[in-house]
Amino acid sequence: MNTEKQQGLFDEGTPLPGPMPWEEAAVEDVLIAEIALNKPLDDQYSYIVPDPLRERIRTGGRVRVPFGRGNRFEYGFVTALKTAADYRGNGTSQGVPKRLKSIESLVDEEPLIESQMLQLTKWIADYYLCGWGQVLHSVVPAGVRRGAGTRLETFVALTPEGEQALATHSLGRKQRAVAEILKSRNEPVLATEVAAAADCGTGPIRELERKGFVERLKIRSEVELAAAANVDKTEEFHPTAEQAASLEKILGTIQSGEHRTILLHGVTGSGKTEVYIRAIEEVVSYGRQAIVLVPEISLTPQTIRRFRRRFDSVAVLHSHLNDADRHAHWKRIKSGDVQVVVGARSAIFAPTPRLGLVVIDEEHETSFKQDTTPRYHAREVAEQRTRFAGVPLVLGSATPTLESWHAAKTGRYDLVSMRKRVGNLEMPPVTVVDIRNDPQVRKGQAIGRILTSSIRSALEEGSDEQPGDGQVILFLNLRGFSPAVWCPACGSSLRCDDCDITMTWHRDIRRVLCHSCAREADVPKACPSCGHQGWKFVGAGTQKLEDEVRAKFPEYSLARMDSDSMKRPGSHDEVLSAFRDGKIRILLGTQMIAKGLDFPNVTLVGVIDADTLLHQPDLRSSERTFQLIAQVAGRTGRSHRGGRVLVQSANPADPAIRRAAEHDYLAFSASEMQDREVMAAPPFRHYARVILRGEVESDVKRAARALADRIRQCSDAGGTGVSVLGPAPAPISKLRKLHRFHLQLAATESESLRALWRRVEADMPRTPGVELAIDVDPINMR
Ligand SMILES: Nc1ncnc2c1ncn2[C@@H]1O[C@H](COP(=O)(O)OP(=O)(O)OP(=O)(O)O)[C@@H](O)[C@H]1O
Ligand SMILES: [Zn+2]
Repeated sequence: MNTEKQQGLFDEGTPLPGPMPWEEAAVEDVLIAEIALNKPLDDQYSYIVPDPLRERIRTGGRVRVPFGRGNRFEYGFVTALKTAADYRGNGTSQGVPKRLKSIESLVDEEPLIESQMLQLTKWIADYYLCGWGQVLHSVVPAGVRRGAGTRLETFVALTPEGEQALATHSLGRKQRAVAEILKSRNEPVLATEVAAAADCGTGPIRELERKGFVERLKIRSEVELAAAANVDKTEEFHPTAEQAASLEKILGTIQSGEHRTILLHGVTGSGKTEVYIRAIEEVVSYGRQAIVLVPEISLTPQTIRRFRRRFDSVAVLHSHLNDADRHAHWKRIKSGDVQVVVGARSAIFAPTPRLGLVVIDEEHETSFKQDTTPRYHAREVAEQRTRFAGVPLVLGSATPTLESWHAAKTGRYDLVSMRKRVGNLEMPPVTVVDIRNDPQVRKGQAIGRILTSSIRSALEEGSDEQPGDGQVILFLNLRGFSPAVWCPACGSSLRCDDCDITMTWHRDIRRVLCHSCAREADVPKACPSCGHQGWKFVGAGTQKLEDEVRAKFPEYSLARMDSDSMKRPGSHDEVLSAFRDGKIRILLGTQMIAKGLDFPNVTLVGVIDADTLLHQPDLRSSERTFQLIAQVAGRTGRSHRGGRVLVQSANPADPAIRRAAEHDYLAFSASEMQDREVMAAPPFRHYARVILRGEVESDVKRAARALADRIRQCSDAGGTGVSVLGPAPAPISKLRKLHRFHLQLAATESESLRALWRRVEADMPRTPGVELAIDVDPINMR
């Protein structure tokens, strides 16, 4: 961390002499800007606003400032504008700004960040213990920061001296023509436009500029945005009784004009989306905007079409947008021209001018937490944003996180439930199949005997009208061909040179791949540990599963969906629409196919291995197992054709698996909640995880110990009630060549963690070559 500081506003410690009377006026007149730089520091830096910028500078806009001893130029956001008077009377000093540097130039004519967003980003910086500037930097998309898709153009304007000169000086004919045009327009005009209007070259303009009669401005010009596609606006349902009840609750909150968070717990297929849409229709009718957050992978044409059908103006923010499109969307949203913003995590920062509602669909998804600084959770940010705006937040899920469930149980959230599927459809029966003694599995196959015959019958038996058009979804949470390359002589597996991770065999590229750092390598002829020749490829990933399914069901069309097969933008949509049209009969894949899909002909879902998440060293492994099985199971039985689910497991008695099979979220959450309480785990305790990493293992270890000592010291001294766990090597002890140690802070009150950390930070022990990251409310323990 950088501790370099610009000369502060006040020389702490040394009392300053009061200003001389003749200095007073000048000091009163000084305008000072507080600037947040893109650095992991909480500090604001004060700069003098030079006179020419006084009228144009705005909070929320960016400026270029000299920083540090070398006066390197840095970009920063203006977070506040103050006069010297604002610094007086705070009791700390005389408040005379002194030896401040000046802002070099303005970057934005219009502020990028509105005042409520400024407040929100400050909250994020405080809550997640990172720099305000870092947050500001990350909430504005790169395309917006760079002005992608717009051009920087030269405008000219008449200065006050120029105006005077026009009245009193004798100017050359062409110079006078230019000045007259600028005076009559009374705003900056494109230099080329003035030249054309005055019928001259740029010479006279430059001459006026040299005399100080004209100033030159660089301003970005806009690019036309393509009109939104026209969609047939139909699809109206008569809401079910449960939908109507949920809606009534949400509408009541909207009309109350107050912030509340509403947890909409609705089983898969209960029609949550329809509830969101109607609630949004209400706020749109008041001329307000809504933001809908969905997991990236749900940004399918299917979801988007549903919103486009019901609203005139929908902006979709997905990760494949280029910078120019992103910028265009940003501006359109900012202008108030967009009714609904649908997007992944970062769409929570969409600059809607009159926010009326935020919806987070599938609120349990881990992708709502960012795993780089600022490590925010979109749900918490959304809660603050809607609180500041005084509007409701709706969280929807069939399998809410224990955090949200706890909040609903204790009254912090309101709870509405939808227990039945739309159209009186039954939840599909789920059978857990014990594969420990399955003859096919024992031979190394991924699909056991019972699942094989179930797949066959699902594909063969159809309805009376159309025999044999059933479809099958097979879910396996591991990509690649074999998750381990194992030496039968010494028992070691091939590991990544840079990470503490076994390499996965990818047969398509005929190499092993590290799923953490994406490093590729050839498989050595002989085992590096013992020299034995003859590797065993152990376990099955989706590629191997694909082979097996093709071999067993050669007559049926199949598609594999995982991040390897879906690299090309659009390929995901293509496969889903082929599946919808019945051109694909078997769809197999990873999490990508686990959520949101709504296909009536899917009569069988097979979970190849329910245990992949179960034995992770993570306190949420049961919760994740439950969620995943319940979500995948939800992909079938979505029409009168019905459907069933087979879950293969070597732990068929595991409570998470059993409860998911019974579709019993209430029982699962009740028992899991008890376990969490006993373990002093979230949601009963708040955690912050500190990760240290560096190239030299002993340095990292030493730094972790020193930091832990310092934390314990501060904690004991402050009587904070924070417990400190560790340090210990992180579960992944090496990642991308860096050794990792972590320690965890736990407390009943989240605020105690922050108070403690701020004390620690004030005098942080530093070890060269060791980086540190802090993750508040971590959900990833690797
Ligand atoms: N009131 C209704 N009448 C008839 N059909 C409806 C009604 N509401 C929703 N549907 C349809 O029911 C299906 C399921 O709805 P939806 O996808 O919103 O469920 P969901 O609760 O979001 O499920 P999941 O959690 O599985 O994503 C959709 O095809 C939707 O068009
Ligand atoms: Zn690696």
